[in-house]
Amino acid sequence: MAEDSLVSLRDLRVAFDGVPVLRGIDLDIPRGGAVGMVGESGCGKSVTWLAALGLLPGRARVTGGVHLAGTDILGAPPATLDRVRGGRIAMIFQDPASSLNPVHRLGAQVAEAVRLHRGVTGATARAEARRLFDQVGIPDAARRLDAYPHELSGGQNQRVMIAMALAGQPELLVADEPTTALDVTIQAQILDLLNRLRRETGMALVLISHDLGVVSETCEEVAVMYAGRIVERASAAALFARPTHPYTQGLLAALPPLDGPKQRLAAIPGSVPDPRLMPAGCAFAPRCAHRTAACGAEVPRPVAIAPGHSAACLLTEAPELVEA
Ligand SMILES: Nc1ncnc2c1ncn2[C@@H]1O[C@H](COP(=O)(O)OP(=O)(O)OP(=O)(O)O)[C@@H](O)[C@H]1O
Repeated sequence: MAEDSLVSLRDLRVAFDGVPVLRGIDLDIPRGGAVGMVGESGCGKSVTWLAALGLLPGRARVTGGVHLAGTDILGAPPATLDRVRGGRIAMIFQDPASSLNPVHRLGAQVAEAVRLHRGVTGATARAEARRLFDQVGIPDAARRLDAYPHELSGGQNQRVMIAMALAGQPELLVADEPTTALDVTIQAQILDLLNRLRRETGMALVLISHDLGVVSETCEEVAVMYAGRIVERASAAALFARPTHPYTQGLLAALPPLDGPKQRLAAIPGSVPDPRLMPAGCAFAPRCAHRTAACGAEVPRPVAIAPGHSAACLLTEAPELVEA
């Protein structure tokens, strides 16, 4: 485990009904750092963190290691996992409406999260809920504490979810497509908020998104996932300067230009393989313009390209052996 790691995942694997969907994830989240996880739908981004937090259904078989500050939390008793979840690590999802209780006032829901994680009740919990509403930029917080979820917009409800996540003063916030359901202006505001909260609280952030643009604006580090594996890992800057895995190159080519006329995007042909029909060798090979015969036979291992930059592609050149 890297010395400054807050969370480290080691050979994390998940199978549903005997079908592997996560096929060996190694990832370190540094304290206070921001790591983006990107890839098309079905690559295993959500399952990675649901598994790490013990949130998958019982029929999921999870193996490997999940360490929080050096302690194995996957093998921990349920009471420990409960303390970690929502406390040291919190997770927010795409659709706040489905996570908020429609029949309870928002302030009461946030105050309940405060009570659960900090053991304070009554007026103290409500005052803390009010402070959290202010911290996440909900205007007119005193009045909004008494509102119901349907009375607020999607963006405001996502702020409430973030307030609830902050109630446990987490060291890591995992945000799973937190802006996908929101329109572009609101999306940018929520990303700004997450950045500001990172600076203010020192918490680390994992941002899950299918959008490489969203991830690279918010995170210093990016892990690109494909078919249950990390295929490229780099700083956001290095990923744009030297995208190495053909899948990353494809995701970049599909990004809309920052300015200029809208043009037809170069989408990657084909689709993510069904986990039940996973091809042998490199899972991306059937969609890859550069594939060779070896790609259909051999599973590529991550190769260091530069410090902190690795890619799992048989065609990756490794000009020199450098410590990743
Ligand atoms: N509860 C479940 N039962 C069976 N299969 C599942 C379950 N949850 C996820 N999967 C499968 O695991 C694989 C990875 O799914 P996951 O949701 O992690 O992908 P993702 O990259 O997060 O995509 P999305 O952005 O659509 O959530 C997919 O093939 C999915 O169908």
